[in-house]
Amino acid sequence: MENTLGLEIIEVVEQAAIASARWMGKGEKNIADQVAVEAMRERMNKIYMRGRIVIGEGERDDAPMLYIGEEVGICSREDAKDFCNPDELVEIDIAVDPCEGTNLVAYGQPGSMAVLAISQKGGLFAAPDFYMKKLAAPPAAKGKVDIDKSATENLKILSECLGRSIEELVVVVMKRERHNDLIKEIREAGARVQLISDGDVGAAVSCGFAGTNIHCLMGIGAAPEGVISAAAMRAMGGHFQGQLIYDPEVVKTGLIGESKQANIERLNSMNITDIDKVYDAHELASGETVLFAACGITSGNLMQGVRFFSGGARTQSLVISNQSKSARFVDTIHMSGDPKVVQLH
Ligand SMILES: O=C(COP(=O)(O)O)[C@@H](O)[C@H](O)[C@H](O)[C@H](O)COP(=O)(O)O
Ligand SMILES: [Mn+2]
Ligand SMILES: [Mn+2]
Repeated sequence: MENTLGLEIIEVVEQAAIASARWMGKGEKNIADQVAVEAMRERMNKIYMRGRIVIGEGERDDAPMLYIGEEVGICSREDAKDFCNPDELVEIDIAVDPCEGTNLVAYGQPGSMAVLAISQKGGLFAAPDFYMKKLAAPPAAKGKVDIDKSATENLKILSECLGRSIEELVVVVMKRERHNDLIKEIREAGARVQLISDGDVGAAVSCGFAGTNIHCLMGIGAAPEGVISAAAMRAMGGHFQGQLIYDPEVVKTGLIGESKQANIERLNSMNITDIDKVYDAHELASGETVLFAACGITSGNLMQGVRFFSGGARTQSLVISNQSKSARFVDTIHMSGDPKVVQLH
């Protein structure tokens, strides 16, 4: 999978990031999102593959592009056998977030990215548009920290695993009312908290790399983003656990319906009956091969954002593969027209 799709998926996230970055700082989050969706879809549909979107644009709204269930890639066509080879005809599942951190783009804030994950058919959990409690940590803490333990306990474990004091740990938490107690507990335990307004995929993946000064992600974000984060952590051997959250009283923001009972019924109708199950990265991204690709829109911990110059743009992307056991940072100069300058720095 990596051999056939590797370079192509980099271009998919690059094109989405470039399109969205043109709207950086314009205060237009919907446009920044929409252009990323269009660019991602257009480039995806030029790939010789047979893909199906399992996580995409909202399951509730009638999204016209990259909607859940949409078939993408040249080899999804009915007559594909005439021009696609057997490798390209293998069905694959794709989770996308063409603009992860639309607010960050709209307000020129760090940490937004175009992102996707790919696996064999059935290899990615088709997470509903619900919330997810998440715990991400570095590879050294994999299987040792536990989402069922308190933040205080997990910080002690993390401190032992990483060989640093709790005071030296930084925990990312989304700045939401629902996290007030969690933030207090983390601070009382002695760790430092980095609050983010949006973009918990970048925060989760940052935990996988030493040197980002982020050691843990705790708290509740969106479930689809949880699966994409899990794919990255599965591919690189980091710790990720997620648990669906369906109680509106707990989340205090509006992604899910106001009736807890109706939310449970909705989960059941999606064949999710063990509603309190804790999923680990291997369950959220269970396929034999898992590929994660992201391209910075605005600069963040992991990647630089898109930088435009007179003859084009420069991007930085990250591809993580469990097949080749690699985390590949790709730096690309995109030339447009007949540039007079090709900017190196
Ligand atoms: O910040 C986020 C927004 O994603 P996007 O809409 O693609 O720009 C995600 O990273 C979060 O995981 C999540 O969507 C968020 O926590 C849910 O929203 P909220 O109800 O405001 O907490
Ligand atoms: Mn997102
Ligand atoms: Mn998005």
